[in-house]
Amino acid sequence: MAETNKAVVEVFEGEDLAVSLAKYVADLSNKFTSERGAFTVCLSGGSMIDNLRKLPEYLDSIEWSKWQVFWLDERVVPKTHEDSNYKLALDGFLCKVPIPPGNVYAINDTLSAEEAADDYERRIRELVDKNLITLSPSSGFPKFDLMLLGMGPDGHVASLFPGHPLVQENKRWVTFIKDSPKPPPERITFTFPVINASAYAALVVTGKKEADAIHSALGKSENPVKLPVALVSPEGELKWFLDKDAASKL
Ligand SMILES: O=C1O[C@H](COP(=O)(O)O)[C@@H](O)[C@H](O)[C@H]1O
Repeated sequence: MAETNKAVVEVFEGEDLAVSLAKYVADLSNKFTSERGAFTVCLSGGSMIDNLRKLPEYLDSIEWSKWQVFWLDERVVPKTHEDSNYKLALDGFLCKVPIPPGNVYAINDTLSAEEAADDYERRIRELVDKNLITLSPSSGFPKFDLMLLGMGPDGHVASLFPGHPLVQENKRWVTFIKDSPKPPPERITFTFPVINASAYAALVVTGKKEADAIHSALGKSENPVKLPVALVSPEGELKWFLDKDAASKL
């Protein structure tokens, strides 16, 4: 296990990554549900959901009714569409655990990308007013308990892509993209100030195709390029869960 500034980097073999990630999430769930009676968790799409496969083994020890589930990013497609991050999470994780449906905040899939981003931000503001989500005292952005982030081979996180102006967005909580380099083109996404206001963030990265971006973010590069993944810097703790392939160039 290695430590950077505020970050812990751990490299796993085989099933150990999924086992360790499940324990990490379960421990944080117990901490937040006992401390404040709620646990606000933000999911990514992609390989993250498969990496959560061991979490349902905590069926009886997690207070699932206290979970409040959000998405770091979502594709602007119907909830039943193969590209929907909601559908991926529902089929791969949410259908296996008893989180009340009213605590699962999917985007409104009847709206345009602009409208869906506005609507998601408005709903989060309502939950701030109800004290279900707190605000970061230092930045004023919503402070979720846990962000579960994946990373694409190009170093994108959520729907914040390298070189795209959205990476710099510093006013909105939720914004939209209509020219995503990875299909589908229309998405909504949390902005970096929201990601970085979080109390805990896990960056879960697996696979050989991700090794260059991981090297760029965590290795000793002579010409460091700041990929979006390298901008993840939560107020709280950041933990990297890497498999051997993703870490192979470190
Ligand atoms: O498009 C997306 O990609 C990233 C990374 O996905 P992965 O399959 O390479 O793990 C994901 O984190 C994001 O939520 C998703 O919309």
